[in-house]
Amino acid sequence: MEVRGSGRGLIHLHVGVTMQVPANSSVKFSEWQKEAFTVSTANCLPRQKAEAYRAYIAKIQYAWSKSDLSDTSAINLFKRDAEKCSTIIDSDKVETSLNNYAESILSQARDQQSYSDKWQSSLTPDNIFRLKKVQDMNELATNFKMPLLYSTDATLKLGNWGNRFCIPGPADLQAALIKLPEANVGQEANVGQNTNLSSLMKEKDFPSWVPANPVQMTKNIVTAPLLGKKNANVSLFHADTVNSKISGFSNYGKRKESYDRGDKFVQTVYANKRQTMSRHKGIACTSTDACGFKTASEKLMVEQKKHNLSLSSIGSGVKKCLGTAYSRGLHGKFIPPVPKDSGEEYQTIQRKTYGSERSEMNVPSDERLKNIEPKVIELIMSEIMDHGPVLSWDDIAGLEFAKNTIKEIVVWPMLRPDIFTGLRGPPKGILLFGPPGTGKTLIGKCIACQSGATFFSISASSLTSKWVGEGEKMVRSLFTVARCHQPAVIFIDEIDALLSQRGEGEHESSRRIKTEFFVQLDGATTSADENILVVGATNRPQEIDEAARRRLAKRLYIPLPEFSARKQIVVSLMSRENTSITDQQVDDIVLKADGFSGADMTQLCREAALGPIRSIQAMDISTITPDQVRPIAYIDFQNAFQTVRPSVSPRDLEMYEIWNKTFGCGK
Ligand SMILES: Nc1ncnc2c1ncn2[C@@H]1O[C@H](COP(=O)(O)OP(=O)(O)OP(=O)(O)O)[C@@H](O)[C@H]1O
Repeated sequence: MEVRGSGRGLIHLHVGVTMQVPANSSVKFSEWQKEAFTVSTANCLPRQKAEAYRAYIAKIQYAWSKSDLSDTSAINLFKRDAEKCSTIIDSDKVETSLNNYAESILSQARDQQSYSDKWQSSLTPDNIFRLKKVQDMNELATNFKMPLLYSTDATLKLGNWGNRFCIPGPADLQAALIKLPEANVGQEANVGQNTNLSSLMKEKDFPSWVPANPVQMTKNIVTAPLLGKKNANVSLFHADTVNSKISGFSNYGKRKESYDRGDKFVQTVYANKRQTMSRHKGIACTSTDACGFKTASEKLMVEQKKHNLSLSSIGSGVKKCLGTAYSRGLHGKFIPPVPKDSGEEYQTIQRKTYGSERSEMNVPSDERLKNIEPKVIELIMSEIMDHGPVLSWDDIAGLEFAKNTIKEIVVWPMLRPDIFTGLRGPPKGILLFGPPGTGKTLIGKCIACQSGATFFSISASSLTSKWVGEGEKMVRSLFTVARCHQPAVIFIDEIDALLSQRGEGEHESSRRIKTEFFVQLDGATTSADENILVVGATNRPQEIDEAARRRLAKRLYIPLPEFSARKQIVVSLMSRENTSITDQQVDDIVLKADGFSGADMTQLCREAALGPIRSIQAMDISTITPDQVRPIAYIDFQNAFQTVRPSVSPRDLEMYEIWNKTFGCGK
């Protein structure tokens, strides 16, 4: 399949989408990997560069959707160009970037060329709904009984969505891209470049774009701009209108039912695609509002947790509400994340969160979920299921042995279960052990990303303390939800809290949770159909009992980073900063940081990055411009070494080495 640029800098894909790329471009999708995309900086304005990257990203996504690109290649290409694009869009350097490229969703309504301040439309949120066509449409929607979506009425969107960059594709349809007959608001009513909706409606596309619960779409206005069209018309719909159109679509129920009960293989494949799609978005979209659909109840839960529990955070490197919020270290005393006596408070929050909202919850459609309380499912989906950004193996410095072993025994089998059968079948459980802050969580996430699996991340200590009396149920529910989202990776941090050696003092509830965990894990092990991997992580491997050791068959030591890995962390972090540090100085820093963990290295760089700020007089802080802040220098690292010290003691290291020799699977 070939895409050619026309002289005017527009290219036309066969789906009828028009997008801008540099003139005279000619790209064979099958040669993606070989192609290096460069945008000339000499005569190129920031907006032109941004447009070029946007177009390029659109092509990547398109190629991926047509399977011309592998997931990994698409992710890498996408990541590279999305980062470049967002640098241009977000940075406030006037000469090289756009600063606030699309300040709000209204900028789309005002102007296709949202980077321009000059053109101002008279459309506003107030007057748009007074337009007759919009009113007619709303009325139509209110009385809506019949399908109003026709095959030529959908437009794939390229470009900005909200104030963040989004890739186009079937998934975007759920948010904004419904175009109804005669519904154009604007002077140019003729839209000749519409995507054929019927092709999107094929069963295989259905799951990726139909929102789980369309009537809960919360955007007030949706827009369907056609990029690349000269006097492009802009269609504005009230979200409710669009929702009712979608939910009223005659085949909706049938299709949904078919999806819900349909062929397992199809479900799995498209669950993966959808996962990957959302991860693609995750790279470029920091605003979940703009990029990912969330039900009202999901939003509510997230808000509640933000305000009440103050433990939740989503994103790379930061653990989630139910994940570990701190590290205990080898000999540290166990501290529950939420004191037991605050259980009542938690129950209250739960009641507040779920009580009156229950009717709005998504009703579980999978038979297997029927016996699980909706609130537990919602909680698992929003708090334990991880929607963080894509990670590649290169994001994890060093640890070559662990990474290669994991690729071989876990990732490949998950990608090709047809080849890795019988003795080659993947283990159902692996254990990552080693000092804190060495990348165990990163590896867990990366396994999920690279194998196209759904990632569930939970801290074992939250099962035993936070879910007082409910841990057992949570374990069961977690595995059940994971079964509905296969392939799945369940990452259990601090797994020692769950699988510690049975002793006299063992609490009855802990015993029950552990038993349930074994039952579930054994179930996953004996069922050949199940593609679920449990990844346990611990800083205290010596506390894990033999029954657990047997089940977590592959036990991999994740040691402190060596020189090259520490250097990679510093170089990677400094590459995003303004710095004057030379290669030789980097080597000196890395040498001096012998014994630092990956997390310590990150902390060292953060501390050094504060050096230039500290050298500014306090009174100047309010007036100084960012470009007046001096680059991070070697002296800043020297100062940082005075406050940042290794977090792992030699005694602890010795213990890990011994345990690795005794029980580990390393060489
Ligand atoms: N190998 C690594 N490469 C890159 N960054 C790393 C590496 N190891 C640690 N880091 C940095 O340290 C942070 C913490 O890493 P991570 O949470 O994966 O450690 P962990 O081993 O799971 O720690 P803990 O045992 O305390 O849960 C990461 O977000 C990252 O910034």
